[in-house]
Amino acid sequence: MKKSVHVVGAIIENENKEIFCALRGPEMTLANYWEFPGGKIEGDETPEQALKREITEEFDCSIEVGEKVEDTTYEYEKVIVRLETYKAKLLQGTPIALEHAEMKWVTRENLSQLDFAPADIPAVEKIANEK
Ligand SMILES: Nc1nc2c([nH]c(=O)n2[C@H]2C[C@H](O)[C@@H](COP(=O)(O)OP(=O)(O)OP(=O)(O)O)O2)c(=O)[nH]1
Repeated sequence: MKKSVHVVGAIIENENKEIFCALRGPEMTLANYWEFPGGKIEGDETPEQALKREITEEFDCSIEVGEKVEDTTYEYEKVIVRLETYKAKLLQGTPIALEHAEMKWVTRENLSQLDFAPADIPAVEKIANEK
């Protein structure tokens, strides 16, 4: 049976209404895909707790978590990923990519030009069409 993972991703927006996007490195699974930063929920964490922990670990900054955007399950070749995405805002610090190959702030209209992980596509479309 395929492994199932429950993952949370942060759709962080800045004051210019740009969205924070992160590029997975060549050594990571789903290499070279763009994603909303986050990761797996551990133990009895809430999605919000997991998101805050992951963003601190991966980008050395803190966020506040807002409304849920999407809840999508995508079956990859080796794993089934349930991805919940939440809106977020930076609280403290400037993101530094400690684990990712690249990061950037992207306008809504340019979001769909990035090669996002397949599980992210419904959230990307929703956000791109928002305003
Ligand atoms: N963080 C994040 N992960 C995503 C997104 N879309 C998507 O399919 N994923 C997948 C990639 C990974 O298989 C899993 C997230 O795990 P993780 O961020 O803890 O990554 P990891 O590299 O430590 O995990 P892994 O090597 O064990 O797969 O979900 C997304 O937007 N954000």
